[in-house]
Order: sequence, then structure tokens, then C-alpha cells
Amino acid sequence: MQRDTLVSFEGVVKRFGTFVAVQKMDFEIRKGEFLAIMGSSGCGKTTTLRMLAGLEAPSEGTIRLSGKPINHLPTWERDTPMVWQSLALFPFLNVRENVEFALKMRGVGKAERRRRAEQWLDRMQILEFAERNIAQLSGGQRQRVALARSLVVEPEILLLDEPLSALDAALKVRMQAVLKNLQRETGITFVYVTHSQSEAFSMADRVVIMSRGRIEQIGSPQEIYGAPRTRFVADFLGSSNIFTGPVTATSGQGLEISTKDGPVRLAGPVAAMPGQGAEATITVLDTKTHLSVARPEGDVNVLPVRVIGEEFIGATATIYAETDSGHEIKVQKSHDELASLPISAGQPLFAWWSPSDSHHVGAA
Ligand SMILES: Nc1ncnc2c1ncn2[C@@H]1O[C@H](COP(=O)(O)OP(=O)(O)OP(=O)(O)O)[C@@H](O)[C@H]1O
Repeated sequence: MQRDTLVSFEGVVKRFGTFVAVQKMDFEIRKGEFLAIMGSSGCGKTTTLRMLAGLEAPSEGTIRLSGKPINHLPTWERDTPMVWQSLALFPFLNVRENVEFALKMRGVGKAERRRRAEQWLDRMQILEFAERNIAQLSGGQRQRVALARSLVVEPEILLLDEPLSALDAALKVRMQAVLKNLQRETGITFVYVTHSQSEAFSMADRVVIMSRGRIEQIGSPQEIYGAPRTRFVADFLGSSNIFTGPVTATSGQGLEISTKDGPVRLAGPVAAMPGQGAEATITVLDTKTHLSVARPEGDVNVLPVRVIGEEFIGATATIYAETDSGHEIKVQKSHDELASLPISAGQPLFAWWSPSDSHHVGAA
């Protein structure tokens, strides 16, 4: 266990009847970090959070909080204060009273309650709505009241389950910035469940990616994005071109696999080198993949493709193309970079990338 570990999951399993919702989970949450848990629907994110909150007991294994097992310890019997952020505000209380409520329950005096509630409403930039009824607020304002209500008690850990899912895109981005700054300022440990990659990757210090009750990868957004550890993670993030085939050559300097579209090569160290003939997967980020009209020099990682179409997202464009065998290749570039390329559907081009930008995905 690391010195700054606040929570540890040790071999945690959760079964509902015979269905295994969480399988043998081992990971740690560090004090003061922003940890996002992401994965597709039904992969066990909420169940993991509920076990941490004490709303479900693990079927096997141990969850420790500040070193103490808490498997069967309800929230109120724990030494480390933890709050589950919920959007359900009390409709019969106004904004300030909603925020004051938890302090009142903890026996904090009237003047102090008011001072602290107003301080948090101010931090959330909603102090001007303090006397309003909940029904008179927009979705984003309600969201901020709910956050103020959770934070006013200054918990050591705040558990958030898709807290921004109901907001429109612009408000979501604004709230992401508010949340991230707040977390940094207060040093409160955030455990944040989402299935939004952009939310997880823009805010979290570390991200846990889950699939079917299991952790596929845990690491910083940069680590995961640059080096997905499993085929699932590479697929799930959707930002890599993925090639699988038997290994035809290995050396200390890399490896080569054979694909229907020709050899694909990786240059650089490989952590767990697969044997000759074994099936291996090599990925390359769509931002590191290039397109050109003329065949580039050399014949390594050069694939003739035809353009399928393009998609614009803000300042970047993703070009979708396919090889002769029908393998999809995506290339992400800025509009300026793509301005000189003919990218109408059916246009023949060459897709290529450097073997040193290739990455070996360890597990299937
Ligand atoms: N009380 C329960 N009884 C039986 N099965 C359950 C129960 N709670 C959750 N499950 C099942 O466990 C699995 C994990 O559920 P969980 O809510 O943790 O998923 P999730 O990753 O949070 O999904 P989503 O993103 O859709 O909210 C799902 O298949 C779900 O149907």
C-alpha cells in the first residue's frame, strides 16, 4: 500500500445472485486525487461506487478506508467523512436552506450555517439565487446547488455518479472546469463515475477503465491514451487504428506482424514480447497516422486506402478510409493540415505512420 493511499480495493467481488457484477477488483485511490471510473453501460461502475459508499457489501475481498476495513461499516460509523453527491434537492427548501440542511443535521449553529452555505454558493457562482425556490432554477444552477450542498460539509471523499449527464454540451464543459478547479483548491478526493471519455480525460488525475466487471487499465489520461493496455481499451477509446495478425519477426528493436494488408511494424521496446507466430495487436493513434496522394518513401507501414468520408469536430477533422481488405483507418488532423488533400469519397490515398509511433497492445 502506498503512503498516500486513502482507499484500497483488495480482491473485491460483487455478486447479485449468480451474476458477477464486479470481478476481483484490486486498486487504490490516493488522498486528494481526482479518480474517474469509466466504462460502457453495465460494466460495474455504479456498483463499485456503491460498495465504497457502504450501500452494497462486497461478496468477497476487502475495502479499506484509511487502512481500516469498511466492508460492513455504514458511512456514519466511519472516521473518514464521505459524501455521495446527489441531484435530488429538497423542493420545499430554498437554495440556501438546501445547502444549510446537512450542517443543520450536524448541529452547526444558525449563523455559522448561513456563513458556510453562502461561502459555497458564492464559490459556485450562484449566491444571487440563495433565496430562490428550487423550481425556479435552471438545470445547471440546480447542479451547482447540489454540488454546494455536498461540499459544504467538507468531506474527505466526494462520490459523484454521472453528475453532469443532464447538462447541455456548453454547460457541461463549464461545469467540468468549475469541478476541476474546486477539487484542486479543496484537496477533496473525488471519485467520479462517468461513461463520457471527454469528462474523464479532461478532469481526472487517473482514470479506471472497466469492462464487464473488471479493470482493464488504470493510469493517467496520457498513459491510457498513448498506450492502451488491452484491445478493449484501444477499441473503447476509439482513437487508434488497430491491426492484429501473427508475429513474423521480433528483435530487441521491435516486432512485425502480418496482416491482410501487408506487414505492420513496431520499432521500440516491447514490454511482453509475443513469440513468433503468436497473434499480436499493434495500434497507432489516429493523430499519428498520415495521408498522402503520392506513395511515401519506404514500404514500412504504408497502406493504400480509399476515402470513405470525413467528420468535423471543432478544430479537427477525422478522415475515414479503408484498405483493400476493408480494414477501417482513421486519421485525425487539423483543417489546415488537410486543406491540401483531395478527400472526396472513393479517392485513393496512402495511409502511413512511423514504426516508432506504433504501440503493442499486451492483452487480447
Ligand atoms: N441490485 C442488483 N441486482 C441485480 N443485478 C444488479 C443490481 N445492481 C446492478 N446489477 C447489475 O450489475 C451490473 C453492473 O451494474 P452497474 O449499475 O454497476 O453498471 P454501470 O457500469 O454503473 O452502468 P451504467 O453506466 O448503465 O449506469 C449490471 O449488469 C446490472 O444489471
